[in-house]
Amino acid sequence: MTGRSTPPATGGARVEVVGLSAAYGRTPVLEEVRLTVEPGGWTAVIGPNGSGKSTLLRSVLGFHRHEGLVRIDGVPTTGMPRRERARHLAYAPQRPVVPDGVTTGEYVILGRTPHRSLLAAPRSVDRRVVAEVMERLELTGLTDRLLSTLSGGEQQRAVLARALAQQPRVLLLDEPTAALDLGHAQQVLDLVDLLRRQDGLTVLSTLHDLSLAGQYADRLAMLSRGRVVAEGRPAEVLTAPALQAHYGARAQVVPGPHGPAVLPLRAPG
Ligand SMILES: Nc1ncnc2c1ncn2[C@@H]1O[C@H](COP(=O)(O)OP(=O)(O)OP(=O)(O)O)[C@@H](O)[C@H]1O
Repeated sequence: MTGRSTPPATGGARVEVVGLSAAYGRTPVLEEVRLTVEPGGWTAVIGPNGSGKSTLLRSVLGFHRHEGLVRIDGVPTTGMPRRERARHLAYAPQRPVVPDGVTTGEYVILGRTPHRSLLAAPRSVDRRVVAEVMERLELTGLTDRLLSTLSGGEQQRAVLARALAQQPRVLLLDEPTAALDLGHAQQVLDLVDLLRRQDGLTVLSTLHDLSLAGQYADRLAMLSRGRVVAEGRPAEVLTAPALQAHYGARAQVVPGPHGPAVLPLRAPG
């Protein structure tokens, strides 16, 4: 044990967002957002560009000033020490800062920071967790490569690996598939889904790809201009009228065995 005051909690945590409002300067970006993710649940926040999805995730993390409450298993995160928060929540940002001169292995092991003393060398458990996560994300062969030399999709998998190495109770993913080809997108989402089922990990993600959102998340929250305009099971939220109203999109929603997929339709004529 490494200077930890409480043993790590296991399994996913309940995340509650209550009346969350946020702004950039005087411009409101989120208004009275309310949502709950049950332990082991996966809620994908969807919505058109600029609707506030990333700001919502960053507010839940405490990276962006906001009004309202975020509770993890009933405990408000306001005033929670950063290190304790990091033992509950891990975050994979949409646009990660890629440090110069750092190898992929060194980067991923940073995910273990909340679990060990600041200056101590990584322990065998840290190395084992990192090795397992890197293996599952097909990153083992890239361990000694400089992170800055990885392709966009490889970097995105390294960012996810770092978040998973944190062994969080809640995983916050901002556009985890944005730079990934179809196969790697499915691989990453399958892994997140597996961890959710095996360990009860709670997931709150943004996802632009509505077909992936509809098939992987068990709940969707649709944001439009900073407000939740629909929330529920994917088939309830992904409807052609809602896509028309909030995205200005023509689309057909196709039911599937694991949830709906969205087929964009070109303009007639
Ligand atoms: N640092 C900032 N300063 C000022 N405005 C910002 C800043 N960051 C974001 N915004 C604005 O806040 C709004 C919400 O941005 P946010 O990135 O949360 O949206 P999003 O739904 O994640 O968008 P996208 O789908 O394009 O990634 C947008 O209008 C954006 O221009």
